[in-house]
Amino acid sequence: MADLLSDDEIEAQLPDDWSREGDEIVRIYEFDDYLRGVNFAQMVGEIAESQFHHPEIIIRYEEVEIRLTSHEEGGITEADTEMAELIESERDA
Ligand SMILES: C[C@H](O)[C@H](O)[C@H]1CNC2=NC(N)=NC(=O)C2=N1
Repeated sequence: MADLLSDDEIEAQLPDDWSREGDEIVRIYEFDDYLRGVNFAQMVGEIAESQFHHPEIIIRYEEVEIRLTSHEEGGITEADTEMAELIESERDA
């Protein structure tokens, strides 16, 4: 099991445009249309499966919310911040 990150470590490792909400890190991505958001959610799901670390993915009209936490550890770990970085890099690809 990974170690829980301290408040300072979370702040230091949080990618740009992501925020911390309690035991989760969160970002809302905006899209021009609904299906682009759906396709993005699919891509996030594939990353989650490859990492075996699964975010909450909320698909809304023209936006997708990603919420990450480490359930087994009961908080935020490097698995969460690394997953956020992977999503960011795929989004920019
Ligand atoms: C048994 C446990 O559910 C698995 O080891 C994985 C699956 N995906 C997971 N995803 C997240 N976000 N946190 C976990 O602790 C986690 N655990």
